[in-house]
Amino acid sequence: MTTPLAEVASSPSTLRAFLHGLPGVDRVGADARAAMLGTRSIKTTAKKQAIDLAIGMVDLTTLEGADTPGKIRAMCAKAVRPDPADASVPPVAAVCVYPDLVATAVEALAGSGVKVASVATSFPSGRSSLEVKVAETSLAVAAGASEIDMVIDRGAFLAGDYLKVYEEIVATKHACADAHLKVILETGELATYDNVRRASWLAMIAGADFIKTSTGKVSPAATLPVTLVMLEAVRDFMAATGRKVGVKPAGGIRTTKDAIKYLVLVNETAGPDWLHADWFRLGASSLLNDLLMQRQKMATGRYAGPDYFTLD
Ligand SMILES: O=C[C@H](O)COP(=O)(O)O
Repeated sequence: MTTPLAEVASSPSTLRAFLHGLPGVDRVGADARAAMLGTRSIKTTAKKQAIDLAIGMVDLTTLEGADTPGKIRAMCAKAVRPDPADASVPPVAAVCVYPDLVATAVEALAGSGVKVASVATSFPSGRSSLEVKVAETSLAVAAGASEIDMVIDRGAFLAGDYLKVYEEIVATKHACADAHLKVILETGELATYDNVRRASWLAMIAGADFIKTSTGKVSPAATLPVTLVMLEAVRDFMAATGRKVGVKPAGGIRTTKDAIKYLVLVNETAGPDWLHADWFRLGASSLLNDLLMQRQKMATGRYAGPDYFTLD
């Protein structure tokens, strides 16, 4: 790196030169490595541990126009005690809701240790002024959110206006105060793995605590190869700066099999230091029930069936 990281965002041209100076991603290689890691089998004892680890990494999410306070309260109860009949099931990491439902979630989760994350910055499109985005973030934090999931301005990114994206992340991070900031890249709109690598570095340089793949509203959402590229980015950023950033694939992750593939990918790419809810999350609306069903199958030898668990 020729320009010190602290200075790369001092002008549009230095930022552009830095991001375009990152090594290109070998697309075929990334796809092949993700596919190879996705076929790794793990032992039965490790699978039980992996299921509990995955449960503890879930950001249990509902981001629907039809969400109600009652639905949020039910989801929070499930977040704290995923299986009411089995106290050995760990709680999830966080719930993720729209900003107007943060206060409801905070009240429902009081004293539980489960965090409240809120999307902000005009999720999912990101199409509003910076003033609106900052105000929305501040209000969500004031209502008690301890994590903010912001979206980047993909239009600005794809137009090459990297400094605008950088400045929005810096301003949102400032509005977060003590809340952690997850920066959603919406990789399904970024077109290339090179762009995913650039957007990952841009977000981390601007102060992201986590980089997140997707809103769940755009297809493709989370994929193994895109997550691989992001895990390489946090690993390399750590080596370059000493600062550790987390990764959150989100959107379309529905099965235990998929969740375990992600855990293998984390272990083999960023390393076991990232295998903790402080550094890796799975954003999902309907993964938890499958994890619970597989967990029960391992304990009893049979499936309880989807009706046994409350709906995600
Ligand atoms: O951040 C999480 C996503 O919005 C959830 O997406 P999903 O409904 O496909 O699991």
